[in-house]
Amino acid sequence: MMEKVNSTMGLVRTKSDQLVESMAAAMAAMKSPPSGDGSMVPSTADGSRKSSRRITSPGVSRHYNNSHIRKTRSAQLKLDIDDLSNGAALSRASSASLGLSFSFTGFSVPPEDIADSKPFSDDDIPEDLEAGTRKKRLEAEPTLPIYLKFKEVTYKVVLKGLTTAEEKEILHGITGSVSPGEVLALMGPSGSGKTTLLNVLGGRLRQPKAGGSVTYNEQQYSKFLKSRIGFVTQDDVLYPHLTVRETLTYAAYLRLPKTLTKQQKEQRAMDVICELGLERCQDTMIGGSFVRGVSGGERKRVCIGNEILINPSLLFLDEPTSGLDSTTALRIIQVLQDIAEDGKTVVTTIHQPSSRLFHKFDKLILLGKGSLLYFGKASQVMNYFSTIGCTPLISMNPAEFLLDLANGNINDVTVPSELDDKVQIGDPETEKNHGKPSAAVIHDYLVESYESRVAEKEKRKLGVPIPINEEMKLKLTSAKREWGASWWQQYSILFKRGIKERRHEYFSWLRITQVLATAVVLGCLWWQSDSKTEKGLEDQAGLLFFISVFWGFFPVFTAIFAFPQERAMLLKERAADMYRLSAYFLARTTSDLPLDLVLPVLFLLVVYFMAGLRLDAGIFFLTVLTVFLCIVAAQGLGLAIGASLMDIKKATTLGSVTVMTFMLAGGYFVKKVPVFISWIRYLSFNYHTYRLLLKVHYENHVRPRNLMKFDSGLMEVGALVAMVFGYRLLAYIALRRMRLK
Ligand SMILES: Nc1ncnc2c1ncn2[C@@H]1O[C@H](COP(=O)(O)OP(=O)(O)OP(=O)(O)O)[C@@H](O)[C@H]1O
Repeated sequence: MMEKVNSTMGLVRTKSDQLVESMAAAMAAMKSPPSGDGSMVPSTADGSRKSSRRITSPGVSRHYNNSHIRKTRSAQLKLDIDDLSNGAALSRASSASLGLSFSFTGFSVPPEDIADSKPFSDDDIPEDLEAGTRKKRLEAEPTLPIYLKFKEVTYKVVLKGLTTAEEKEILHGITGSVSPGEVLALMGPSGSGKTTLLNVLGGRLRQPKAGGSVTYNEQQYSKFLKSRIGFVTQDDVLYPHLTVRETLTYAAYLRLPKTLTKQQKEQRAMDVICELGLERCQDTMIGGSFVRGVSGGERKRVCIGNEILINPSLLFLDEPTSGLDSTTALRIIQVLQDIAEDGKTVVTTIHQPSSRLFHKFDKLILLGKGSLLYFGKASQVMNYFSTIGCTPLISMNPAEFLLDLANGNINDVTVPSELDDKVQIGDPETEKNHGKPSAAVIHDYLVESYESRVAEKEKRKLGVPIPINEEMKLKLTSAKREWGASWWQQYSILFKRGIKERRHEYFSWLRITQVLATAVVLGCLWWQSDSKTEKGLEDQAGLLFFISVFWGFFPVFTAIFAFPQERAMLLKERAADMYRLSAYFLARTTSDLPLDLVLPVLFLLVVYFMAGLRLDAGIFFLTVLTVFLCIVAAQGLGLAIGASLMDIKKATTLGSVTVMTFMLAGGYFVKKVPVFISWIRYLSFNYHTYRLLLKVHYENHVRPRNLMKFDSGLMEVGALVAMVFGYRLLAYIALRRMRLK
């Protein structure tokens, strides 16, 4: 029988290199996973255009009548803590928009370079702009302004060895602040802690690993903030088979407030598409490793669009420009600047910005090995470093200079004489640095300089009260979540989205051919089988057992992929409180059912008539029903295994062992099972399905001598129904636990 099973199923490799080359993987391949694989793809991007646009908060913050944060880069928007302490609102009109440049010590970029910089190609200039009649695309409404302050932020991880556990501090007391209307850039060498700091500030890493204090309008993080924070992760987590417009429209349905109509939400998605210059690719699929789709830059803009859709008060971005050409990167940063101009607080990590890009930031944090080397206005960073004796000797991009310093590379950089005094002849680090101070000495000097000259002043500034009223502050303490749609709406949106994303699988000829080919092979092998003799009946019983095995294997290995593949998406969307887990779970598990129930009907139609099983409509109907029950129960097992392990390789390995055990305990191969292990058959859906199929076909018929006795069949049905719900419940609990972890 096993040979038959193997030969029928064939060995097909799935796209994932994680798949085990086992029968399990072969079965899994029968429903190949979405070729975009859940979607994490590195990006390259285009940008946006500078305009006096504003970003809307449809409904969310209408009631905030904070006119002081409206309009373009107003004085109050651009207050920083320094300004507040003077009681003076410093007008912080965008230097780029006014055609001014920052003046860095000796190496400023000429104003015309900035003013003339063309962050997008001519092709992208909309006609209305060319005609000088450009209308505002994204209607702006004020959002709740959020002042972000963080003091002495630390973050620790425990590195576990085989026998040891060592604590490592990744952030060593970072202090700073950023106000509505500002863009704060986090810079530093790779591994300096930018992403970690961004996650702590965004409320994604909290106690007990994170220490210090992070406040939002002087309040601690609350669940309410989830709907006010946009977080663009480093990896682009998108569904590869949805188009740009579908992606943003589904996000709008789920994330925008219930008070908006469907049409308003769709309009909002379109506005974001226009705002980000994605009109031309709005009907193109996102794509992924296996499907050609939009460009990396467009994909990155879709990720940003997903977040600005909700008009967040606080927008965090992790390396939004990595891997992009400088023009495209500039376009993205331009979008961020526009967003900040509308009263949002923007924090972004950035790797190596060009000088044009660097000038777009209001504030800057420079990190080195998790320590703060600079926090303050980006325009004053070069002044600061010159006051501590570090200046570039040749003309260089400020970002390049800062990263060199943070890395301890002082080629083409002057350093103070006190550092030269620390050079130890014969020290290997010094030798490596061609007789110059070692990287560690430079790092210590920079940390100490910041500590002694600036840190205390910055900490004092954090004590200055923020200019918003108590009501606004209190709003943030609300623990109430604000769902964008009711439970049923969430369910139906996710159901439709699931069908759209996996539509290519539904009409996969490969899959249909696989099932039909198996059916034809079976039909030929059991061609018009004889049900009149005992030998013939025993042969037919073999066919029924195979059917119960086939429709057990197949669904387990299709369902195993469901949650591990969507893990990144689920975590991302749940972190943004887009929907309830129960709505997602039900939508995900039911949206596959239609096809899963069509294929077995096709299969049975072929096998039934070719193999000459009893021609009786009632028996045929009951056979189909039994197979359905087996499929849904087996799917439950696959979902539970996938959700508990969330790792395709581990899940397929466990799945193959379990399914093999269930098949062996299914009552066909071995009848006299030792008592201590005989209970296992009751866990086997193959066993219950096989018994039901035998009952359906032979109850009122001559029964093969060696076959098991029949009872009412209720126990089998009850066991399968219990599996249908029990395994799903396990899967649901596992998903909930994954979230808590
Ligand atoms: N959970 C963790 N366990 C162990 N080490 C960690 C963990 N999280 C971060 N680190 C370490 O902390 C340091 C900072 O990581 P982080 O990702 O914040 O750096 P980064 O500046 O964003 O780097 P990159 O620019 O390369 O993305 C790295 O050395 C990283 O290996």
